[in-house]
Amino acid sequence: MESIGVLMTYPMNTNLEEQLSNRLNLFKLWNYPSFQSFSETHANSIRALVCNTKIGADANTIDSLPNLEIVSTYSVGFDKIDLKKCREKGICVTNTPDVLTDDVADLAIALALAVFRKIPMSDGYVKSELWKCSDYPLTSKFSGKAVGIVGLGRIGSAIAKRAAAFGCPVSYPSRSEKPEAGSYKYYPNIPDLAANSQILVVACALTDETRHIVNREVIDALGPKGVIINIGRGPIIDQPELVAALVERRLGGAGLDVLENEPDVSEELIGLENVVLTPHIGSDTVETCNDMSDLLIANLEAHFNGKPLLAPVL
Ligand SMILES: O=CC(=O)O
Repeated sequence: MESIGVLMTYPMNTNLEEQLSNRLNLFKLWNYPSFQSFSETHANSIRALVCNTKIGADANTIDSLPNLEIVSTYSVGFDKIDLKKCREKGICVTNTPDVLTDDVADLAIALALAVFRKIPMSDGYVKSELWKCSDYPLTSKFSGKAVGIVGLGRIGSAIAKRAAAFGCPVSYPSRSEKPEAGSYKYYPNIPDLAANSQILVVACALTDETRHIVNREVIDALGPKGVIINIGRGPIIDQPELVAALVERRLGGAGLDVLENEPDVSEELIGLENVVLTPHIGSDTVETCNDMSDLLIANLEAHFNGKPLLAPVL
């Protein structure tokens, strides 16, 4: 396999880089001034593309690599890959599901706790020695709050399990009741779900159908005491509407691991004390990143050895 050219689009994990360069002929896109200058000299050598949530595989990239056979994303989400183009050209696509589910679900609960119990603000309170002047104001209880989950897939279900352990009744939106959802309650649409939830967790994939599904109607249905948690993708929420609702106190708070146009953050979000932000770190633990690297490598090895893919998207 040493002669097979693989292009990595972004410096996502040094362990993965090492594993790739031990097995394949690794090219790192960030060592070239532009994709165009890379492809002018090396396009024909590339048979595999390793990408992530920051730099994926758009139609131009795919078209510029005439011998491309497989695109492997170091993520569960594949919204940065032009699947239609891959399908047209018979290019395989793999992702890294399951191994990251626990971490992302943990972070969703951590964000909810951080917002309700004001953990980042109270940390700042102690560290800036304000505790000596007065006690910290009361916060809000998380246990027992009604949690609505948009996207009851692998990650959504892991969040539901954790929320249930905190005594939170769990609901989800769906056209019909899902037998596998057990005691969780279903609502026929997201505004109804939001109207009956105190916390709305966004855990679905970003697609043309889910872009901006959390809109003003949904935010207003959740209301001034409601909190939105987003560990899915930024553009699932209409961010200007979210920011306006938070500023005008039509929404109680938000815990956001992902943003529309990340890593840009609007000044207004930064200034809000009822908002907790993390930099898209849902799966970023050493343990999980090693597992994601191993799964990605196993997918490439399977492909180049003519075996079935472990995590096929296409
Ligand atoms: O956002 C992270 C992922 O899709 O794995």
